[in-house]
Amino acid sequence: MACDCDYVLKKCDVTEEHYGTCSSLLNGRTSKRNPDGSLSLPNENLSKLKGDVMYHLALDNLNFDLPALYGDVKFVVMGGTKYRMREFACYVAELLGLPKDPKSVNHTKASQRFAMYKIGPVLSVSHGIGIPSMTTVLQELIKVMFYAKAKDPIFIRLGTSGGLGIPPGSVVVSSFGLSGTLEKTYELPVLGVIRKWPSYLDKRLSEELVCSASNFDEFKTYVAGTMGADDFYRGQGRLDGPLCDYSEADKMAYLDKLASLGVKNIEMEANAFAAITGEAGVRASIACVTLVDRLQGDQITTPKTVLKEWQKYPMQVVGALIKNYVERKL
Ligand SMILES: O=P(O)(O)O[C@@H]1C[C@H](O)[C@@H](CO)O1
Ligand SMILES: O=c1cc[nH]c(=O)[nH]1
Repeated sequence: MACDCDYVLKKCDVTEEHYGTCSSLLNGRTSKRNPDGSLSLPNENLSKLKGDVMYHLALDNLNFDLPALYGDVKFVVMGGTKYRMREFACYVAELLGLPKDPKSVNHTKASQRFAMYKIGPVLSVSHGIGIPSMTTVLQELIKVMFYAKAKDPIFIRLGTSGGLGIPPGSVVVSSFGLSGTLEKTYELPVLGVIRKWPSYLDKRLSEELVCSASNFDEFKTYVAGTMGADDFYRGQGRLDGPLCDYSEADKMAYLDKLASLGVKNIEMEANAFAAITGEAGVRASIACVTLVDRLQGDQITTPKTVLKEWQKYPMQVVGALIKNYVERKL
């Protein structure tokens, strides 16, 4: 029977049952959730631990009642800075009619690494710059959701990026993450061997985010690939780092190649975020604003006040999605 997902998606009304059985919507991601929607992680070592410490969040599953603290979480939203994630927490509180001025969750202060705010069913968490920092907190958050038995948790990265051939101040919802070697994978040396995992994002969720974005006309939204670079300067083909050993023509050829592969923005986390959430069976998406058109230049010269306004665009898109889920009790 022909799949009607595209039609259903256009109506923004896909049911959980349909999602769970439709391979075109799963987009190659493995689904490892229990029938009640809680996560079922494939690492058997976890069940042998007497207690599990999520060190960077200053949490563990012996001294904290994780189901009571986090069992109601539906959205884990992550982004580079603690200021952005506090602003997002305040924004969501207002959207959902919850008490304003959310305070950072106390125990994360003990970790002194990442800021975490809880606003009803939403966790807003900072992850720092780059893949190693982001994957550290992402993996600990996945374990927190697992121990908390949170139902069908959705992870979203709310970021900034450099655009490719689109106006600065646009929002890109990522369909896949591309590595620095132009593969749709996340690469990591494990036990001395380079391993690779596919880096696709949840198709249904990206369509839902695009639906949310249609409520706003101050900015354009694109669905496209996102390159997750391991460096801000040479790793993104910039000419303005302290070190550079290629020409402007080399840079432009590289950026053109990226664009020809369907990439519209470059940041420093996408492929790892996609791969880890995919392997853990967690629905996930990435919405980033672009701060510069890299085909026009490398430096981010737009005034800070304007950049701050632009950073609100992906917050509005993700906020509208969350409000829709909360109102529909999904
Ligand atoms: O979420 P953020 O704004 O931190 O994402 C991008 C990618 C890097 O983490 C950082 C580089 O400026 O911005
Ligand atoms: O060009 C940019 C802008 C923001 N973040 C990046 O990683 N690259």
